[in-house]
Amino acid sequence: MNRHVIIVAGGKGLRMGGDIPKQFLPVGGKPVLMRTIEAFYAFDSSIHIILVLPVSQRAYWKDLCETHHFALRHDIADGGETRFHSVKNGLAYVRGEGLVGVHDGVRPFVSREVIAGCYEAAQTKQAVIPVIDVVETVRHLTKLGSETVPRNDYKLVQTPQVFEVQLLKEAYQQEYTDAFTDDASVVEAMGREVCLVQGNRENIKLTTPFDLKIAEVLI
Ligand SMILES: Nc1ccn([C@@H]2O[C@H](COP(=O)(O)OP(=O)(O)OP(=O)(O)O)[C@@H](O)[C@H]2O)c(=O)n1
Ligand SMILES: C[C@](O)(CO)[C@H](O)COP(=O)(O)O
Repeated sequence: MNRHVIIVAGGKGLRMGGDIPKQFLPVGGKPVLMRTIEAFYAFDSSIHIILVLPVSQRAYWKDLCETHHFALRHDIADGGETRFHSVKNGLAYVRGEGLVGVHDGVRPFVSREVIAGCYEAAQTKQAVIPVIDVVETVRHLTKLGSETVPRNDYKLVQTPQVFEVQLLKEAYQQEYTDAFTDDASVVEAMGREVCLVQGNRENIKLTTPFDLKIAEVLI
């Protein structure tokens, strides 16, 4: 079965701040994005990798690849206005049948087991996402104040989110709404069920400067 992965790195990184876009920041001396791509290559060296980047960052990425002698083959698609639009641009590079994963470029610590588990489950379930338990108490904000909710009713969602190709393409034909915070929410909006598999706790999304400190410890 053909395997594809769309690695989205088309965002602005506003919560991270700084001059260098977060996907290019070094972790253990190597740009985050290279580590993320290597994780998928280590899982399957024949996987079709599609990297989504803002057009304005293409030249910078090319320079980085030369500097770091990074030669893993990948297509490059243009970043869009939101993550939804970036994924949609990446999907245009996916042809034929098979499985397509969507992964945040800023999640370099996804484990090989989690990648394999998602692609394997998607062979029968068509739509699979990795999740982890909530380890803190959760409160719901109400009009009057706030209330504790049963945390076992909730999960934290990670990527890669893996789908049967035609299913994801059909889902991404829908009109964008801001409720689409990940790919599962887009597929669910068509009335399709999503299967949950175990994620890995280290698979953090590098979002704020604090996450970079954690990344340097995890590497
Ligand atoms: N228009 C966008 C927005 C986000 N992403 C990607 O989606 C992933 C998760 O998004 P997030 O962590 O929110 O990244 P940013 O949007 O860059 O961050 P911020 O919201 O702080 O600006 C990132 O790899 C990001 O590059 C994307 O490809 N295209
Ligand atoms: C896709 C995602 O990483 C799953 O947790 C998350 O929804 C992305 O959210 P962001 O606000 O675009 O970072």
